[in-house]
Amino acid sequence: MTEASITATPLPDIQSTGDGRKVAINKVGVTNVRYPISLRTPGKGKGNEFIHTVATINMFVSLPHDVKGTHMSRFLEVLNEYHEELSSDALPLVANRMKEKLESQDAYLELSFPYFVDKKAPVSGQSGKLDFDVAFELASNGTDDFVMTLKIPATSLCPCSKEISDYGAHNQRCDMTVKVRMAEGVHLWIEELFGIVEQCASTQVFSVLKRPDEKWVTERAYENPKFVEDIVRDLAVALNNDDRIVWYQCSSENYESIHNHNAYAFIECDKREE
Ligand SMILES: Nc1nc2c(ncn2[C@@H]2O[C@H](COP(=O)(O)OP(=O)(O)OP(=O)(O)O)[C@@H](O)[C@H]2O)c(=O)[nH]1
Repeated sequence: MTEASITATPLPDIQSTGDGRKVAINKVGVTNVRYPISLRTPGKGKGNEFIHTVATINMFVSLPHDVKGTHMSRFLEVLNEYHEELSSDALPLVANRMKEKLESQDAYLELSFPYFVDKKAPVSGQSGKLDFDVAFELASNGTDDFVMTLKIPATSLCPCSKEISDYGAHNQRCDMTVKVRMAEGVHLWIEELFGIVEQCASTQVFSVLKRPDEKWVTERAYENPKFVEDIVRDLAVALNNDDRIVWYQCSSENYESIHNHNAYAFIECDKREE
């Protein structure tokens, strides 16, 4: 078959045919798309520097009852248009484009990706990049509802163990997870939320630690013991004190070093209901 004859042959478009079951679909689309993305960072305060990472992405639209199928290829076309600027405040643009291109009332975007912040070791000042997981979720179905999730590693040290032991105290690496909704029109940098969250454990984790740094983090954790309950309460207080955040869920999972199970605590708060 020549190229000319391929172009000339009209292919059937099954997706655009009708459906008689009278059942609308809430979400249809693509899941588990791995794609390179770029996100704006505060950089040196100007907000015009970018970080590049790889996201796992889900994209959905709603489908009316009388349409047989959505046009799957168009999700990837939209992603390809926008992946070079997928900061949180660009997501409504992407959702609008999905609605337009896929002729839908509603669009949903879910992105999860590793993110990196520059951290200097506490004493030596050695630089390194700390990685943690971030997720963005946007539901654009009448209004735009955006939720940002950060899962941040840190160190916790058990106050009970410190109190009862003649020397030492058992400690853990913990994962603090915060999900936040922001007040309308507010942009919260990932770096800003990271800065709030990492203060709430016994001490932070770093990528490069020389011996003077190791001494500092060991002693800092010992001076600042926290149960998993202390961590989530301190997270809640910090998130309560930030007026940019109107709703949050926060949790901590502490990977016990003296048990083969974990300790966990969770708090949810909707300030809009207060
Ligand atoms: N709707 C739908 N499409 C599917 C599914 N599984 C695979 N596809 C494929 O998605 C591909 C792209 O479909 P479309 O986006 O409609 O492709 P197209 O008609 O060439 O593109 P447009 O002209 O933009 O509509 C096709 O190869 C479909 O077969 C499914 O479960 N549902």
